[in-house]
Amino acid sequence: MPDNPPLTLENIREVPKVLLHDHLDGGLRPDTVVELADAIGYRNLPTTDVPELSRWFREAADSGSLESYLETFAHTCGVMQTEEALVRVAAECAEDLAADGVVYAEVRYAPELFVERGLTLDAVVEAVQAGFDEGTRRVAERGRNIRIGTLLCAMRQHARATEIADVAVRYRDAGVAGFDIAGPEAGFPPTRNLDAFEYLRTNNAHFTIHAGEAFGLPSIWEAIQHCGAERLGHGVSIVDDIKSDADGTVHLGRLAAYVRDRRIPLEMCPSSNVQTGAVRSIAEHPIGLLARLRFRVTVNTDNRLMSGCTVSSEFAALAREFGYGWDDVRWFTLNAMKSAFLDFDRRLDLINNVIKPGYAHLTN
Ligand SMILES: O=c1[nH]cnc2c1ncn2[C@H]1C[C@H](O)[C@@H](CO)O1
Ligand SMILES: [Zn+2]
Repeated sequence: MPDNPPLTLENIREVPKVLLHDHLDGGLRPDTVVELADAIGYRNLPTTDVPELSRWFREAADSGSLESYLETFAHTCGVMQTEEALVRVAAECAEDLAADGVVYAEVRYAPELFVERGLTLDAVVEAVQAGFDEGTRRVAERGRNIRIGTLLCAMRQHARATEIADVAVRYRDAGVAGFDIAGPEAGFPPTRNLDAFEYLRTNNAHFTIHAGEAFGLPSIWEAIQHCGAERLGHGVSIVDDIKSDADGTVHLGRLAAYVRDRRIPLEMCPSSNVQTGAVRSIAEHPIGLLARLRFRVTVNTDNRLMSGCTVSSEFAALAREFGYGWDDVRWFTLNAMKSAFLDFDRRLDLINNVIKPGYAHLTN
């Protein structure tokens, strides 16, 4: 790349990036969905035409509500019920992220969603790990490097959080980096799972919580102060605790100040938020204000299939709307690397030996 090239999608793909919030069951290749449905005998796909299916996922997810957005996952989870399917999906995920220039990713999934045909939770975790190992190996053969950790999600609407937390701790040395709570937010406050969070904290395990996406400040407050979340999935509604005067002076409420002062990472997913109706447009996304105020903001995909996005395309969209340059992309990337559920020495190694050199020739 020449010095100071424009922030086009192609150029952004070339620089090292870090992804903290990406759902395995929201990132399948559309052709893989069709092939797995055929292999497994899953008959409920809305169409088996690949381009049409690809469009269907994006349009159905473009629903304006988190609840209807989440309905699209019935089809991806429906085809992920065997070890072979899980291995394939995870391996392809590693390849797709590496092809987008991601050097470190935490990919999350809910093991309890893949047990319809008799797999145990442990078998699910082992199959996904085998897939990531295979994908990482294939990527290395092509001369690239990616490191992937997994986050195990418990679904808010089910009552299996303690079981999943136990699996996350047992597999912490075998690829599982942490834990998360996902699913519909309204009516399912994170405090329903206090015993799971206490178990994780007692075991010095890491966890993030989806909060402040479809529900307001109380869910963020509970996630941090009652549950002890280290990071926030989305966290967009933290802006409800920030007031701006007509002259541009900004006032942070106590919770917003706490989140900023403690450097609590926000895993922001702009396109997903537009689809679920959490924000009206990328241009109006609070990420602009929060980044300006130097919150610990990170840029993520959430669900690449449902949003038709990649980390690079999210950065390209943000650069278009907010005028970001390379320094900003580097800042978001360093924020993400600092916030990873990965040992400090490995984070430092990636920062000093991969990320900083990857941006060294680019200034703004
Ligand atoms: O943005 C989201 N909010 C809450 N839950 C979500 C989001 N994206 C995906 N999920 C759910 C659907 C998946 O089946 C589950 C585990 O990956 O997490
Ligand atoms: Zn999510």
